[in-house]
Amino acid sequence: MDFLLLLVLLGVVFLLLLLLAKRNYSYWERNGVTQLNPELFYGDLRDMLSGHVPMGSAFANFYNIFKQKNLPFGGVYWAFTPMFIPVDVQLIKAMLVKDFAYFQDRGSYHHENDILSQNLFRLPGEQWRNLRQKLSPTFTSSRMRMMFETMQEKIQQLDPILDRCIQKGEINVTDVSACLTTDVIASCAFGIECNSLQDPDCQLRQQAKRISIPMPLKQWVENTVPRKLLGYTGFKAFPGQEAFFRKLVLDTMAYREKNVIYRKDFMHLLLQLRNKGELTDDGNFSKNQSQKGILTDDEIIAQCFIFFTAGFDTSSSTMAFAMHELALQPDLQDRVRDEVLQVFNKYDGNITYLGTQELVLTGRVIAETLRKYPVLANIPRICTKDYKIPNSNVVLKKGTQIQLPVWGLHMDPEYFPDPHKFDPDRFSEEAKATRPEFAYFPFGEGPRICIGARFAQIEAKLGLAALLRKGKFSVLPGKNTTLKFKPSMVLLHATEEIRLKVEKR
Ligand code: HEM
Repeated sequence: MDFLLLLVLLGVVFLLLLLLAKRNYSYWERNGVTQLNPELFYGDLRDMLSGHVPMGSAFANFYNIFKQKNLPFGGVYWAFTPMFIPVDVQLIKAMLVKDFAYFQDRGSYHHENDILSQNLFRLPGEQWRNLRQKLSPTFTSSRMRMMFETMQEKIQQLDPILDRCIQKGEINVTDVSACLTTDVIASCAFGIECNSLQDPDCQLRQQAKRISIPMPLKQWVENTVPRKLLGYTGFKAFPGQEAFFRKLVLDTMAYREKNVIYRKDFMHLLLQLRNKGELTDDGNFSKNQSQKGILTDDEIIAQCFIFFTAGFDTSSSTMAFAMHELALQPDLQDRVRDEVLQVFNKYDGNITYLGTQELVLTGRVIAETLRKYPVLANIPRICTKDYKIPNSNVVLKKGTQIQLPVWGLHMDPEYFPDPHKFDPDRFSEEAKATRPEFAYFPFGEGPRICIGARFAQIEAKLGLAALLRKGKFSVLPGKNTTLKFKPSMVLLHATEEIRLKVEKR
């Protein structure tokens, strides 16, 4: 009898849960937003959550479905969580710029007990605004110019590596780019000589490999479980990283202070902000009675960490994807190389900061690479107060999660005809003028745009120039020429390392 009662009770609970789930899966319909056909547990993301497609492809696919139905937006479910997908470029512009106040946060996990989570990418609202105000001056073009030398020193170390690859006849561009960008960002953010180009086993490179950019499932947990509750459980956004980066940053700062070392990098600027509260374009970072610092040690640790994390993987994939495309188009490769040589010759065999601005075609190759392969293929946002969508009766409730489908837009034939074709001329001034704004935003847009975009573009130009100047790259016989991407990853990662044939020019 007791057993029977238990069975009935379990049945009732199961039925109630099923009814709740069914009601949950009608959230968008009830709010006047077109939705797809969600399945229990998976919502609309079975393929992504079961590890079959990359997150970017899943959201590009949603974009295509809503676009084909001529809808300005649509709603999907990430497991049980409703997620809003804007399609119309005017709406995207409103969300990123005009009505930014409603969408300024990404909804990422951050907690006061988790130092590394207190970084610029993750912080919300006022905390983000204050920090961005303090950090933005460290990324201006004059500061990039100051850091250029430091960046260039690292890029020059590519030369002997490339020579060795030429001797072998083969280059693993995935690996070489990853080592290069690790060395550049380690040098510019932490001021340390990492040399993973020479020694791929160096400590920072190994540590970098262990940094887990949140998988979709982890991202969902972070965005869904109440922040305070997660923080209470001791959850860490970047498990196993804090002790290493804390020591690295504190030791570097102490060493510089003790030995009064001036190095042209972010660390120097952050030290100035910590000690003097202002940037002064000189070697001075010592404390003064009348001055007050505006960054704490913990803030510096978290920002150095995010510059490193956001900086090496994104830039290295972009360089590797660009080299893959250039290997497939020898004529284009020759045109880019001609431009590179012209600039090298003009500046006595050395690309200067001004010289990078003359690498126009190289810049377009990078722009086209980021169109075809935007490493952050969709950008998350969260609605921070109820928002009535212009020209509709739909109100997005506070707390609604949003994914801006960057890859979907970048591959939309309306904006980029023949979207699978790699064509840098899409970024000539005339071609750009024919497209609506916000059909292309690999670095995001508006006040929350990538703070490192300028840095990344200069680095990629210098990296490509160093490779193309000496080497001629082509596809290895028998290699697949279409890139495939790892499923279950937030960032675009090719499933196979990109290896190319390389000969001396
Ligand atoms: C090709 C390279 C890169 C790509 C494609 C890229 C892309 C992005 C994107 C799409 C965002 C989100 C923007 C938004 O929400 O509107 C972002 C944010 C950010 N990126 Fe990058 N990024 C790159 C390189 C870098 C580098 C080199 C650094 C640091 C030196 C960096 C640091 C950051 C930071 C700190 C944020 C958060 C900004 C904020 O919330 O205020 N990124 N990036």
